[in-house]
Amino acid sequence: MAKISVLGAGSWGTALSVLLCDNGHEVILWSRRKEEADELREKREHVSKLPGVRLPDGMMFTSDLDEALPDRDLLVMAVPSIAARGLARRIGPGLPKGQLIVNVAKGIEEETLLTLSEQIEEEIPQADVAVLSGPSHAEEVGRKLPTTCVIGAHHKETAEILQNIFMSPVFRVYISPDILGIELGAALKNVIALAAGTADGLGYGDNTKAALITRGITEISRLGIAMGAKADTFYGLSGIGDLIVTCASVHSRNRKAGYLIGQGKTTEQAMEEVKMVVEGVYSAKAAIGLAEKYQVELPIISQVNKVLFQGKSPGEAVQELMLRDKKIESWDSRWEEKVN
Ligand SMILES: NC(=O)C1=CN([C@@H]2O[C@H](COP(=O)(O)OP(=O)(O)OC[C@H]3O[C@@H](n4cnc5c(N)ncnc54)[C@H](OP(=O)(O)O)[C@@H]3O)[C@@H](O)[C@H]2O)C=CC1
Ligand SMILES: O=C(CO)COP(=O)(O)O
Repeated sequence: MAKISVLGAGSWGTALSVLLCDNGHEVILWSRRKEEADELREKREHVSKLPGVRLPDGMMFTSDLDEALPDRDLLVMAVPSIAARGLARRIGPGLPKGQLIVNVAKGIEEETLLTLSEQIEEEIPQADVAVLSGPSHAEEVGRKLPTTCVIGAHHKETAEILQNIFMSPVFRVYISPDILGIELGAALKNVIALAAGTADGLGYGDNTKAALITRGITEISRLGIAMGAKADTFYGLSGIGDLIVTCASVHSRNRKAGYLIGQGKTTEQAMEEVKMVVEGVYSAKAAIGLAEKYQVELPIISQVNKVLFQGKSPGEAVQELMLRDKKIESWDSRWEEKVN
């Protein structure tokens, strides 16, 4: 049994806490709001974020970091990406050397273009930071539906420790050393999911969705490979796997926000209506920064940015994508041309 604190009581932090409790670990779920911690303890349900999922009797709740942090084998960071650095800065000074931290949020910092684990490592250099990602909607993990994820870590031993902690008959966990590839896939699939939702909102069909998924993973992997990630990772759970689920699922916040934008709502109105964090909106800007830095073309992500932040109409964005220069689908040595 491990002593674990999950930091962030949103839908994902709550669902993972249930999983970890069911796996026999001692779990404290930290919320930044006392009212929320009290309500979770009393009702044994997160009514607004994960309705219908009973929180196990043994699960503990606090809003006090002094209770959540000391003497934990593992800290799970489950706050939205824009809050990750701030929380890491706040908790870092008190943590011991080698503190195991697994980040489960998905995003890239707009100003620095750093992934979340890189930000956490900057703020808590003494920690051993890993990531968990994959096609895993909280609503389904909460209902104990079969789910698969991948854990990325610097050291194989760390990855194996985490694999043992998270793995269950309903939650299968693979391991990988490609932290960068995992985190890029996680953050960028949300931007493509915004596009997929927008296509749904515009009334387009399955062909359009398949096109966005397929050309989307091409964009993501092109950037990732230029940054030094491993190509195979983008065709794994944290890449194409998570892209498929986020573009298709009724649970996806990013797809939902895109849908509302396709129906004519502004970015702000869509985010407001979804109520939970829409990470793709933040990662979209960061992706453009990365594309410029690594000189990589990201046509879909570029159009998503124009729709999100420059008031471009989604229909016009689709037209521009359809009428781009003619291309070869993928590089082939028999036709030695550069492909974008
Ligand atoms: N939901 C899912 O299915 C999955 C989500 N993820 C990722 O997990 C991350 C969290 O998402 P999710 O749980 O869905 O988000 P939610 O919108 O459900 O909840 C976010 C939670 O974070 C809290 N929070 C916001 N800012 C801060 C802060 N500065 N300090 C501490 N806590 C803060 C919020 O508190 P408050 O209520 O007070 O605002 C809220 O409890 C995201 O990066 C998401 O992409 C990954 C896989 C699956
Ligand atoms: O990352 C997720 C599922 O793997 C959750 O995606 P959304 O934030 O779009 O709901």
